[in-house]
Amino acid sequence: MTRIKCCGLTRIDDVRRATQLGADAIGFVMTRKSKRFVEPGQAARLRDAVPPFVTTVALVMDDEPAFIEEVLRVLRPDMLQFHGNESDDECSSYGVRYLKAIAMGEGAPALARLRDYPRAAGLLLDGHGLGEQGGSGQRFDWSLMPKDLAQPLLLAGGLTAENVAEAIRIARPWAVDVSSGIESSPGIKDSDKMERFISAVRAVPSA
Ligand SMILES: O=C(O)c1ccccc1NCC(=O)[C@H](O)[C@H](O)COP(=O)(O)O
Repeated sequence: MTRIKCCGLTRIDDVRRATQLGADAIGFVMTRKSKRFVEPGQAARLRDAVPPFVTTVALVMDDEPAFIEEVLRVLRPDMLQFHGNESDDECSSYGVRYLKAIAMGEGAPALARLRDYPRAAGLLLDGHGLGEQGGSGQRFDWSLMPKDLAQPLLLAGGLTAENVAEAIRIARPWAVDVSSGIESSPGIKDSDKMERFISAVRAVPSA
């Protein structure tokens, strides 16, 4: 079964809908560099609508350690997700399990960076280029998804209800991560798109 992480939620009704539909993880974008940014206090209120056994993830991007500590104190997420130039040492320094996003925008050269995060609980391969932001709806060549890494891999970037089954068939990820593909505008999730996306993932037979 392919796990599903819905990212960039900003509204309580979207959190409820995504988890009712069966999302396995919910991501809150904490970095102020994003259009989907939520304040730590607001993210904590959204977190309170997440039922047990659904993972909460706080996304940061080259943010100050003091801000990340504040996020951990106020939101108490299950995991951190790093989207910038943070090293494995930095990502590991908070005592919380972490995911590292790898920008796959330039294709094969990005694969070398996958080896730089031995302590990551998982690696999120995203479609944007190095130095660009995630959540942009850009996909990458799914056939580049490595099959020989010990860590679980999350596939992200430009996934929609229409293409996610093919993406899973080609990339065979542990999980898929979606943001703009289930939105009507940045940070505003669309109930129908969420339902169609999650149904499309669930309809893919297990490998
Ligand atoms: O979502 C943002 O605005 C954002 C800003 C800065 C860094 C990362 C950001 N989002 C990360 C994600 O939500 C993932 O990259 C997402 O799974 C892929 O996004 P999309 O291509 O829109 O599905």
